[in-house]
Formats: sequence, C-alpha cells, structure tokens
Amino acid sequence: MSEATPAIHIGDLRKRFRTTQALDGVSLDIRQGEFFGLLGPNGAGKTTLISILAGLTRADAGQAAVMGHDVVRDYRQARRALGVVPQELVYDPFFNVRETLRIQSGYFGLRHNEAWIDEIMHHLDLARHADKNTQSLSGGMKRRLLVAQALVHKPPVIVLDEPTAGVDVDLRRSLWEFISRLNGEGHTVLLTTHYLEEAEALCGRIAMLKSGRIVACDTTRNLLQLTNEHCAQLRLDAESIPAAWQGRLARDADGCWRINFGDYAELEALLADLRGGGIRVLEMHLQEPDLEDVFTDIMKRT
Ligand SMILES: Nc1ncnc2c1ncn2[C@@H]1O[C@H](COP(=O)(O)OP(=O)(O)OP(=O)(O)O)[C@@H](O)[C@H]1O
Repeated sequence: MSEATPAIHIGDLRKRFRTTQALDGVSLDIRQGEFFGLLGPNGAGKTTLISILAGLTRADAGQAAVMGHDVVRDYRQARRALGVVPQELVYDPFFNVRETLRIQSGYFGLRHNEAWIDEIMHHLDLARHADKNTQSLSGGMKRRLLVAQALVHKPPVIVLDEPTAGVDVDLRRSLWEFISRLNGEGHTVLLTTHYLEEAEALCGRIAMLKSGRIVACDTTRNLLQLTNEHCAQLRLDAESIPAAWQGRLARDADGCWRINFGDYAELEALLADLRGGGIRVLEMHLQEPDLEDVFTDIMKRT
C-alpha cells in the first residue's frame, strides 16, 4: 500500500435515521500519520461517521475506506486496520482484564500477543488490575480497558470517540502520552472530543461538523487565525477611565477593566490615553483567541 493512500477516505457519505439526516454529504481524507480532530456539537453526526467506518452502521450512500479498504466490500481488512475506542462503556463482565485482552487478540487471529498486551497494560496503568474481573473495575479503569482493547491488534488507524469524557486528570495525561507516542511511531489518530483545549493541543488538522455537514476543515494553526479577537484585562489605580473609552471597556465584578480588540494598535492607543490621563496600569493580562472562540464563532456563522 502506498503512502499516498489516505488512512481514512470518506466520499459524499450520507445517512438518514427516519426524520434525521445524520450525515448529509460528508467528504474527508485523512492522511497516514495525521492526528486529526473531528469536532461538533451534540448530534452533529460524529459517532454516526465513526460507526460507519467501524462497519457497525451502513451508510445510505457514499464511500468510506480505511487504509484503502472499503468498509463494506472489504470489511475484514478495513476493520483490521482500525482500532476504535467507543464512547459508551461496553465490556464483558465474565472475564478479567488480561483475559479480555487475550480474547480480543483472538478475534484478530493473534495468538502470541502477550508482550504487546503487557506493554499496553503498562502504559495505561492497567497492569496492577490485570487479574481483576472487569465488573469490579471503576469507570476510569473500564475506560482504560476499552482503549487497551482497541489497540490490541496494533491498528494503523486509531479512532477515539470522546475517550476522556468523565475521566480523571491522571488517565487523560497517560492516555495522551501513549496515543501521542503511537502517533509519533506512524499510527494515524482520529479523535472526537468536546474538550477543545485537548483538540487544540493534540490535533494537526481539524474538521468541524454541524448537522451532518463539514462546516470547516483546516490545520489547527489556520483555524486559530480565523478569529482575531484578543482580550486584555487591566487593573488600574483609578476608578474611572478617560471619557473617550467609556462604553468601549467593560468592568468586571472584581474591578478589572476588560477590552476586546482585533488590532494591537487599539490597545496601544488605550495605554497611551491612560498614561496621558495620569492613570497607572497596576496589572495587565492578555488572552489570545483559542479553539473554543473559533468553534463558537463558526457554529454561530454557519
Ligand atoms: N440509531 C439511531 N436512531 C435514530 N437516530 C439516530 C441514531 N443514531 C444517531 N441518531 C441521530 O443522528 C444524529 C447524529 O447523531 P450522532 O450520535 O452521530 O451525533 P454526535 O455528533 O456523535 O453527537 P454527540 O456529541 O452527542 O455524541 C442525532 O440527531 C441523533 O439523534
């Protein structure tokens, strides 16, 4: 398979559930080795798209392929190339952690997989729970087991559907360290999350989905430049500000003044006027626009 083959190819994908058009013509190519984010509000169609990729849901029209394997015509190969961490906590209560991972290896025809199982358990901090029955695991531990299950066959493409929903800081950190390492080794990662700061920190490229359509798709860096709303928060040694700026600045409950601006020249002008009026700045904080600002903006505009 050539490196030019996209890790994930989605062409004009459509899916309708009775009255809901969950996917309304989605096209997307994710290159091998990318760390790609799929963002969107509740009900945008993210899980439907992942279910189609995993062969759990049939699309009404369009194509989907994983590492060049069509998810319908070439189901086994496509499924083998994919490791999916589902959103819901689904597990078999009759086995312990190690047995669950052995059984999952068996589904993929892997009989001597102990070394890799040990490595995954180590990185996800599951080793000390290896002999525990899955039923007795905490929610966070079950989430770790789901991640381990998805990785058991070393899939070239890893899909994570909101993997950090309701999990503690420790798991987030160890999960992202491990997934980033796998990405560095060449695995492609597709992530859906509502934690936009995670997407901003991890994803090289991001697509935003709304009502079953892609409304933005670009590098994270380019998306961050779509909004130029900066915010400055100032604490002053005076109770009032020059008349020219009244109405332009808002006062916070803690007495700080806040201004949103697009161009730093405006901030310079404000500082000059304050100085001219004999008002001293005691403290100043600048806030750069983040992915959440961009996301909110795009969802409002489209
Ligand atoms: N099996 C189903 N039957 C009927 N409607 C469905 C089914 N699965 C999904 N839908 C609908 O399709 C739309 C897309 O749902 P989907 O779960 O793909 O969204 P999502 O972006 O993953 O949302 P969330 O962020 O809440 O997980 C929603 O309106 C949902 O109610």
